[in-house]
Amino acid sequence: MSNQLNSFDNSEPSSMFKDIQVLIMPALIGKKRLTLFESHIKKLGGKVCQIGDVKGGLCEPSHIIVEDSFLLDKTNLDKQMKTLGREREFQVIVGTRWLSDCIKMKMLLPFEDYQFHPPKLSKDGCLPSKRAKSSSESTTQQTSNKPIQEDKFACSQSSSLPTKVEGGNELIIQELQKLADAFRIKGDTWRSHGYTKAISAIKRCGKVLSCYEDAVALPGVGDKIAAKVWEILETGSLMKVSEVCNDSKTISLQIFTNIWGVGPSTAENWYQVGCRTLDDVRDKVALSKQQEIGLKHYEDFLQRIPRSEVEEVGLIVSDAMKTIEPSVSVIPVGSYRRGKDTCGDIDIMICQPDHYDSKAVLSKLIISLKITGLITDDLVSLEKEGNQRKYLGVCCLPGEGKKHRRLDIFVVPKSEEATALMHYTGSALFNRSARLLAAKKGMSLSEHSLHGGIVRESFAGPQGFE
Ligand SMILES: Nc1ccn([C@H]2C[C@H](O)[C@@H](COP(=O)(O)OP(=O)(O)OP(=O)(O)O)O2)c(=O)n1
Ligand SMILES: [Mn+2]
Repeated sequence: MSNQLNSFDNSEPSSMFKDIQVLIMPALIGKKRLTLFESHIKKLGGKVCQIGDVKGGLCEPSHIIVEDSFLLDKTNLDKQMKTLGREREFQVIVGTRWLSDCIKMKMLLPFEDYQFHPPKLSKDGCLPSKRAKSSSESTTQQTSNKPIQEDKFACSQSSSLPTKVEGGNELIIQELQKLADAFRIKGDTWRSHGYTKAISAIKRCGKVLSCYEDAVALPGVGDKIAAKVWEILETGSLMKVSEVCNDSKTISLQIFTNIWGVGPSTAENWYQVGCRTLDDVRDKVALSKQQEIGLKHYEDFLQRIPRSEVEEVGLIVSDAMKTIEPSVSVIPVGSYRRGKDTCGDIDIMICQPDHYDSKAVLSKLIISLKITGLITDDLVSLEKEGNQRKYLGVCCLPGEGKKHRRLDIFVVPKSEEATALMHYTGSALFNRSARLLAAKKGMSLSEHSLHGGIVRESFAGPQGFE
């Protein structure tokens, strides 16, 4: 039997455990981990035996799984087996790592490397502290060799700050992000927000998560999300992702919400009237002007924008501004100013003396950029919608094969420059934290100003200050 089980069978991952009956010894494994292991085994065609059934002879496991640490200590391992209350007649006792690796690599692995092995002492006589990292686990750090560009924007260099502080947690973040996105497009903002909060806590925690306990210790990461982190660590993926993201309805909603100007409720309505694809949308529904533009540039808007392109657009806007009003500054903000290598859109802040008419400056700029051909479409109409400080549109650099990009321009009076710069640089999450911090200190922060002396009712007391 053991030979048969020792063979590789990666032809059909969904049934790779089909000849396997597994008993998991619960000691040190924990309830959540146990449940997750069991559901993975079943999903891959295996059978899970319960201790009671094994003791009563109703079930004959082919594999007994013990927590890895039992493999280092023969006495403890034997004690574990004795709890089964009968002579050992099982062929294979393996550590949890075997199960995790099989699930992760989607193949039935030989188990010799995962069986009892007395610990090897290192030269100094100590026990090895942790399982050595496999080559696939080691993270490769890439160093960027961007040439230094001078005379451009203050932040034209991609930041040397650790933008990849999450290093090592990427897979966790990527899987949780899939859930956050799926819940958002389904209109379940509450769940989506929960995952987003957990992701930001993981990004900020400054350590590589290696177990359930690491995750649950983070603020914003509860029991359920910590169990998911654990599942990702153990199996390399999350079963819930395929459940939540891969059904045909979610796929349609995803396609629709990728159209600029379409939110979860419009997407749901379109789905309800029978739309499934972009062609259905073109044929069956009346689109707003914004949605038409969104649909026209559907593919382009999904592409990330290299920061060099943001810079080029920034220079064109800056040149145009110089001819209109040289005292007005042009600053590319958003993810570009945070040093990201690629951006979702192009955000530009223009800052002018307080007494200038913001609408006049903005419309002159937009007209000029339309004449030069940079701006191709408006997503707001400055005349009709009347927001005099914010322009949303589409731009495209001259040249063969250039993509259409989303362009936002914000006009800010000089007196608000500091707080506006902070706000439009973001991130959105940073802004929320900063506002919260201000509130805790009895202040109020917005894109327009920072005020002290805010006495909230709940904080009010004799110490309230003005
Ligand atoms: N809900 C939001 C959205 C935006 N912003 C602020 C912070 C952002 O950094 C800035 C620009 O918004 P974007 O949506 O363009 O976000 P980013 O530029 O940060 O990221 P992306 O690369 O996706 O455009 O506006 C915010 O405070 N709250
Ligand atoms: Mn942006």
